[in-house]
Amino acid sequence: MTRHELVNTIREKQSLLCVGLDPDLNRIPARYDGNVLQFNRDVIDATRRYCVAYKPNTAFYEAMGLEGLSILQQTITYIGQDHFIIADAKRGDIGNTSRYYARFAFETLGADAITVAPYMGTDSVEPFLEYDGKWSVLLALTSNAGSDDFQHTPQEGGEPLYEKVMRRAQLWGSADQLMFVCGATQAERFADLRRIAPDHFFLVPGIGAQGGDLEAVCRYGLNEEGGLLINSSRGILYADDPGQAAHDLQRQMAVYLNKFAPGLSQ
Ligand SMILES: O=c1ccn([C@@H]2O[C@H](COP(=O)(O)O)[C@@H](O)[C@H]2O)c(=O)[nH]1
Repeated sequence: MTRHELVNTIREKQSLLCVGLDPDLNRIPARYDGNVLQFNRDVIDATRRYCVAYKPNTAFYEAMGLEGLSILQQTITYIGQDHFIIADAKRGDIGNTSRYYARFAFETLGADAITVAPYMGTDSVEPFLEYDGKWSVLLALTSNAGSDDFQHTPQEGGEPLYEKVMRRAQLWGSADQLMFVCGATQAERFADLRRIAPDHFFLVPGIGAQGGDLEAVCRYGLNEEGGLLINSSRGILYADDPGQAAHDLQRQMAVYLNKFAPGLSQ
């Protein structure tokens, strides 16, 4: 999906919502009797009108072995072309290996985007960027507590490491192929993040179960094209009514779009 199509979808649906498909066998309702594919299909059916993206985290499927990979592939096929699909795999290795990670995400799975850990540098990210019309979502400032361990470390000139990553990466690829992961739990930094990368989309995990601040993320993170894909996984998947949970989030997002990015309102 191109940036133009993504922005149009955001405008039409008045939504920035990305539904995280992280199926946990210990939490899937008993009535599914462990049928993860059916669970995913029901969640997708219930949420597709409210969201613009889906983000299966590959860890949950890899842990199920060969069957899990098949479920992942069938889930992506079931979602179809109308939603932006992010394979959350956090890959990145020497170039020769990254090429195969890219092939898996973009050719085997048919995802629009893959999350990439940028810390091995330029040559580890380049193979992902060689795919026309596909996206690399680089970890910048993550939502977890451990993000304090390295990501804020001052570099020469005083800029934190996450800022260096975001600035350097903008030399590697355009805002039509690169996004950044910026955690919703870091909402107080969003004005700064937006200043560092005014045009790029941010994938924002951390609302719902991790307690991130949706309003602050929208207030400081929205740009003229939206520029945010805001993920909720457990908060939707394991709600009594996933469709209702997705709809509630979409309605809040529509209010914030109207307030903070009025150019995108219908
Ligand atoms: O900084 C990051 C990067 C990725 N994630 C992933 O997003 C979802 C969040 O799940 P919730 O259940 O909504 O908390 C999950 O797949 C994480 O691995 C993140 O949380 N933070």
